[in-house]
Amino acid sequence: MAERLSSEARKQALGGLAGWNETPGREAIGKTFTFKDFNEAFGFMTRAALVAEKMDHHPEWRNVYKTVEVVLATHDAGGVTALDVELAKAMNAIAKA
Ligand SMILES: C[C@H](O)[C@H](O)[C@H]1CNC2=NC(N)=NC(=O)C2=N1
Repeated sequence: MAERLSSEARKQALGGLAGWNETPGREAIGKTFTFKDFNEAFGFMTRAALVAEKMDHHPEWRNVYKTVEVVLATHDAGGVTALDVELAKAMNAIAKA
């Protein structure tokens, strides 16, 4: 299983993840993506869902019109792991594509 990152390691990883922040009150990272319209937002979710399923690592997320609020944590590890960092990177790449 992936190892839970320390607070220091988490901060370091966030330095390389544009737009991602610590989630207040819990060990998780989050980002709110804003798109042009609902179609773009849902397209992002569709592509990200396929990556997540392939990784067997799934986001907590909420879509309202053209925004998608994402929170990533590894529940099995009780915090943030390399899997969350990898999925966050993939989501950033998908959002830019
Ligand atoms: C059995 C299965 O592999 C686990 O439940 C996986 C599935 N997806 C998951 N996704 C996330 N975000 N955290 C997990 O701990 C997790 N565990």
